[in-house]
Amino acid sequence: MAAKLILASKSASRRALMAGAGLAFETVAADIDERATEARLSACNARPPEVAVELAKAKAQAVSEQYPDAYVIGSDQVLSLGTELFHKPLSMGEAGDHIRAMAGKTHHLNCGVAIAFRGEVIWSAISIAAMTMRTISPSFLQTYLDMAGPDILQSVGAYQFEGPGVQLFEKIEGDYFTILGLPMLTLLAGLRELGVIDA
Ligand SMILES: Nc1nc2c(ncn2[C@H]2C[C@H](O)[C@@H](COP(=O)(O)OP(=O)(O)OP(=O)(O)O)O2)c(=O)[nH]1
Repeated sequence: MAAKLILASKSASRRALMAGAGLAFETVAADIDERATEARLSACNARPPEVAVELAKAKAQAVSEQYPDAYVIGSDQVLSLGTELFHKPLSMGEAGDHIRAMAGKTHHLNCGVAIAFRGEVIWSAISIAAMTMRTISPSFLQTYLDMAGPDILQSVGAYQFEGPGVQLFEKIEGDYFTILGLPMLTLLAGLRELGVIDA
């Protein structure tokens, strides 16, 4: 019988990536205080990749404690621009501010992923994408915001790369899935390694 798989996430993007891969799973949102965990880690000078992995572990572990007989996947994406961390914008105005700050520069999407079983993290990984955004004119920024719409408020970078967001970029380094929020190639390898899915 296939092992029970749970995605500890409320993210539509992560859910779509898992479903697209043909995995049978359920979703349970992880009830953790991400900002508090992030603040504690940053106070210890944790680097963005480490923050992303620790948050992914915390999400997976929290849900695994509720569902000990399932394999639980947690993931977290930390956007770093230099030493500054960005979070999902709370308004279209803030989304515009984020894009203006990132335009003409390279930011990183640090995507952590973890698997927990019986309340313990048994596997974790990090995947990082470098996103080089082109310089954006004020008129194009407004065109983009109007075109992309409020869906971008669900995305840490205020863009959906699989949608109009691609128009913001001149170069990316890293894999597409990492950008969308779940490093599928790494995760699937982990699930096979653990015997959770067929190899
Ligand atoms: N559709 C789409 N979503 C993206 C893209 N880049 C980032 N995201 C989304 C994936 C995640 O839902 C979100 C990253 O924020 P978090 O890692 O804090 O996850 P979130 O709070 O959304 O869900 P979770 O903590 O897993 O319940 O940004 C993109 O290019 N396209």
